Amino acid sequence: MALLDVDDVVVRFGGVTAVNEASFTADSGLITGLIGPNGAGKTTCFNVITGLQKPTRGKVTYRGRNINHWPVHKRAGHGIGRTFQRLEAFGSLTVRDNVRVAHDIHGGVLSWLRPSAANVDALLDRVGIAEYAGERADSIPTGTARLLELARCLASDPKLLLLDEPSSGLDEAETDAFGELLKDLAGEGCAVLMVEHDMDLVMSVCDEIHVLDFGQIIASGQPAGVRADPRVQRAYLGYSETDGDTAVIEPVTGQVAATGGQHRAEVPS
Ligand SMILES: Nc1ncnc2c1ncn2[C@@H]1O[C@H](COP(=O)(O)OP(=O)(O)OP(=O)(O)O)[C@@H](O)[C@H]1O
Repeated sequence: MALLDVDDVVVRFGGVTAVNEASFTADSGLITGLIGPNGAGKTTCFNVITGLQKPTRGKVTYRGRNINHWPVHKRAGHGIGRTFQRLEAFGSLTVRDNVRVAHDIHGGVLSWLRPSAANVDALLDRVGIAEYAGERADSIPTGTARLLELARCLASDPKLLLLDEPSSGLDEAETDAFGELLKDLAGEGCAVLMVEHDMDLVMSVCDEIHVLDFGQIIASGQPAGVRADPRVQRAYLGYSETDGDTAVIEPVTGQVAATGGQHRAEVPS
């Protein structure tokens, strides 16, 4: 059984079906991508897994236990860590203190008995932002702030790491280093589940990819197979290579676009 099993999850917001019978897994030692056009339901899936959003239907199983009724803090305490699309650091604290707060909260009462400085500095070094340790979090570049988010998350020693668009704001070299870091984390046994629009990164680091479109999983598998899947090409481009050059294809699902204005991202290549 996989570490995380999302089973037949449905989330409705009034008349909008944000997630529609989605089933997928993420497992220890693997990097799993959750991709899809804007409004496809990716963040809502993350919210269901972390407990911020109650599913209308379906089940989330973590380490073999149904966690549907677990509150957010209990999930976090059991090793489900998450970064957000919107940066959530304490702007008036230094980069180091941001990570120290996360580290000490995770350690609970015992954290007062053991010094956190060495661990915190090691984490900053690991994600590549040690040089910013003494800077206020609201003064650092966006890409650096994303890495700070990751360091804060890693301070809680997650077994399942959910990353929401972690590479946005990173330059090419930073993205390459970030990809290597993800592989290292997975190599240490962490389960990484990543929502990401940078298809080069997704295709190069993911072991498995699930593609959401209009709330439904339309394809799952290894990167090469997903990239070649006509349903994925239609979801991203509106047409597939197998349809011929001039074909104009209707959206993959018959459902009305949930956002009323879906962005079609570049096809995975
Ligand atoms: N709290 C909410 N109330 C109503 N509708 C919502 C709510 N949260 C999300 N939605 C809608 O659900 C759908 C899925 O949104 P979601 O943010 O999960 O998509 P996404 O794939 O993460 O998009 P993006 O890539 O733009 O972040 C969208 O139509 C969105 O407008």
